[in-house]
Order: sequence, then structure tokens, then C-alpha cells
Amino acid sequence: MNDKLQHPKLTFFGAGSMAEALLRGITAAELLPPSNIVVMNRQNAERLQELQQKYKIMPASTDTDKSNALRSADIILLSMKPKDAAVAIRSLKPLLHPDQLLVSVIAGLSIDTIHQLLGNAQPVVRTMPNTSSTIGLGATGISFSEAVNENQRAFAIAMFEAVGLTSVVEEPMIEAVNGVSGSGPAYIYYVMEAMIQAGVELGLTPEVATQLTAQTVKGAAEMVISTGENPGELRRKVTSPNGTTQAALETLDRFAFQEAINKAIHRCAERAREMGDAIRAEAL
Ligand SMILES: NC(=O)C1=CN([C@@H]2O[C@H](COP(=O)(O)OP(=O)(O)OC[C@H]3O[C@@H](n4cnc5c(N)ncnc54)[C@H](O)[C@@H]3O)[C@@H](O)[C@H]2O)C=CC1
Ligand SMILES: O=C(O)[C@@H]1CCC=N1
Repeated sequence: MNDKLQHPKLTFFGAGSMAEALLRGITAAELLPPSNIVVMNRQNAERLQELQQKYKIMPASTDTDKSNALRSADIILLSMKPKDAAVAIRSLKPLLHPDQLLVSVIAGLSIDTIHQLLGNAQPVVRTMPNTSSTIGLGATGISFSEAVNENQRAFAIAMFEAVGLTSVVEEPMIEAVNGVSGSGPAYIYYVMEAMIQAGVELGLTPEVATQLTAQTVKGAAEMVISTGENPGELRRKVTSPNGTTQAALETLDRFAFQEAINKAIHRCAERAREMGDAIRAEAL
């Protein structure tokens, strides 16, 4: 990897919750000196000051600073909401040079739509990370446009490996990644909310119910990862015949729990495609 990409200049185009999750993970992993990182948003200067204080990065709040941050970046991380993507990416057209790398975390936004908006075949890395990147336990699907060179590919993978598990997939699989792991933390939080509520109804304090729930989820995940056994095998080891767990699982089946999760994930992927189509309609 040439020196330029060993310490590339990285500009965050968007400074919201996903951007901060990556920023925290990347700075904690010391992948880049904070002085190489510039963060910009639409207009919230206070937000930029907060990120500068927390991560020692450089804010870009004036129009001149923003243009300079985009022109001089080796990598631009597109981290605005899908509804804002078309306008933001079009604004890049007069600023980009051919060897700058765009890295997108934007749900639904395809590489081809980015190319349509820019009118060129800019090197683009399309990803679907999740907010667990904040603590280095992220799960990211990553795909590449043809123009991405080996150094850019290696650094992009290193960026997301710095914040968790990274899986190279063909671009059409990114919506499936969105359904399973991009939005996945929210499904687990939803289950945890219900577990905590039930624990409190049964007499536990909210603190104890939360601690027991969090440790149970963490332990179950670690059992899958460290034993190599699949969730079904591990579930059966918990389920004593006619015992307490079987009674609980039968209740979950009566409420079509697994079917609900399955349909939610398919709907999530479908929504990502809908959002991508909406951005593409703006690009045409
Ligand atoms: N939140 C999550 O768990 C995940 C989010 N994503 C994707 O990350 C992207 C951002 O999501 P969030 O961080 O949740 O949204 P957010 O609303 O928290 O942050 C969006 C940021 O983009 C900035 N922005 C919008 N238009 C801009 C413009 N024209 N110029 C400069 N900055 C602009 C906003 O000021 C804000 O800082 C979305 O596309 C989402 O699909 C992807 C994976 C997970
Ligand atoms: O809910 C969303 O659209 C974003 C993308 C994946 C997680 N959050």
C-alpha cells in the first residue's frame, strides 16, 4: 500500500450516529491519526465541536472548509441519510478527482446510482455496517466498484475490520446484509426490551433484569461464535423435555415468533430496495 493510503485523508460527509460509530471505532483502533480525519455535516456546528472534543478530529463547518475537505480527501465516507444522498452526491461532481475513493454506508444506495449522480465511474466501496461498530463489534457487508484499486480495497476493508467483522459480498447481497445485520441490532434490542419488561413484572429490579438480559444475549452470541455450534443445537441443549424452556418456546411458537422475525428481515431488505429506487429516481 503506497504511503498516500497508509495515512489517507478521510472526510466524513455526514456526522450522525452511524458516522460517529465508525469514527469512534476507527480512532480507537488508531487506524488513522485523528488529524487526518475531517468531519462535516449540513449545518450543526455544535455537533462538529462535540465530535472534535471527543475524537480530536478536524471539523469543517464553513462552505470553504467543506469544499477543501472534500477536494483534499483520499477517501470520502458518505454517511448522510438516503433522502439527502442525491443532492449531497451531486454536489461532489465539481470537486472530485478520479482517484478519490467514495465509501458509502447509505442504505439502498447502489454503486450504479452513485455513478449516475456523478456522471462517471468513480471508485466506490458500498457497505452496510451497523452501530455495534461503535465498540469494535460491528458487522459489515462490503462490495466494490470495478475502479477500486488494490490499495483502496485493502484500506477500505481495514477501515471496517478496525470496527468489527467484515464480509466481502457481491453488491446484490447488500440488502440481505441490511436485513440481517445492518438493522439487526434493533431486533435484538427489541427482544431485550421485552425480556427486561417481563423480568420486572416477575419482581426483578430494572437494573438486575437489564444486567441478566444483556449477559444472556452476550453469552448466547459468544456460545455460537466460540463453540462453532449452530443456534439450533445450542437451543436444544437449553430445552429440557417438558421443562421451563419448552413451555416458553411453545408460547413463542403460538405467537409465530420465528415467522415474525423472518418476515421482518425480508421486509427490511425490501425497504432498502425501495429506498434505493427512490434515490435512483432522483438520479435519472
Ligand atoms: N444508524 C444505523 O444503525 C445505520 C445507518 N446506516 C446509514 O447511515 C446513514 C446515516 O444514518 P444515521 O447516522 O442514522 O443518520 P443521521 O441523521 O444521524 O446522520 C445523517 C448526517 O448526515 C448529514 N447530512 C445530511 N445531508 C448532508 C449534506 N448535504 N451535507 C453534509 N452533511 C449532510 C446530517 O447533518 C447528519 O450529520 C444512512 O444512510 C443510513 O442508511 C447504515 C447502517 C446502520
Ligand atoms: O434504519 C435504517 O434505515 C438504517 C440502515 C440500517 C440501520 N439503520
